Amino acid sequence: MSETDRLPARTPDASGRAAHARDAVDRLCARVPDFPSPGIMFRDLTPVFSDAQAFRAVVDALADAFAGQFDAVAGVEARGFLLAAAVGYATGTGVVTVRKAGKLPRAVYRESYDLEYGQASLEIHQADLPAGTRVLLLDDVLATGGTLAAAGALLEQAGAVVVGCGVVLELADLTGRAALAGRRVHALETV
Ligand SMILES: O=P(O)(O)OC[C@H]1O[C@H](OP(=O)(O)OP(=O)(O)O)[C@H](O)[C@@H]1O
Ligand SMILES: Nc1ncnc2[nH]cnc12
Repeated sequence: MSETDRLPARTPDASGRAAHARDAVDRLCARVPDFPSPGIMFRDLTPVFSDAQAFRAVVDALADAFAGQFDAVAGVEARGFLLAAAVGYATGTGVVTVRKAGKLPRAVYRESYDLEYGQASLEIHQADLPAGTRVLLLDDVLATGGTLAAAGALLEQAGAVVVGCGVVLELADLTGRAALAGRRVHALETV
């Protein structure tokens, strides 16, 4: 098998890539009732990530949406890491990890927030970014918006300029955009 056979062809135009990404999410995202707790309909995007064409499509579409506007990509633990690493590699930009509390070894900023199914805290290293770095913030799902609001606040405490938030899937009923008022938010698909 040649290199060309193994790598899916890149759709040539941005609107085609966006449509391809949306189709991939609609086709592959799994709905898991009562996870992680009763009453929650969990949207599992791991089948999108494990499909080569779908993964390339979502990474390309996220990069397209903010093309030329960022110097670094931040990903939220855990699935945001996959997206940030891929977009950072594809666009030649650095990657910043926004981690669950207690994982980073040097001085951190910390923010606590509420989720659809509990509470959590995120941390970022205080000194990983030059002041004024334009950062694109990525995660897989926008639900209540608590996670991205906390991550955006942390990046700003660390001196970054958050140019926008990109997600693969937005759960509109949970009104996460309201928690991100004032930020540019781009979702590849909304349900
Ligand atoms: O918009 P919100 O209501 O804040 O929810 C979105 C967050 O919830 C999920 O992660 P989760 O916190 O479950 O952590 P995980 O990545 O460790 O599974 C998802 O990956 C987002 O990060
Ligand atoms: N319903 C849901 N599915 C996937 N991730 C989520 N994060 C918060 N709510 C979620």
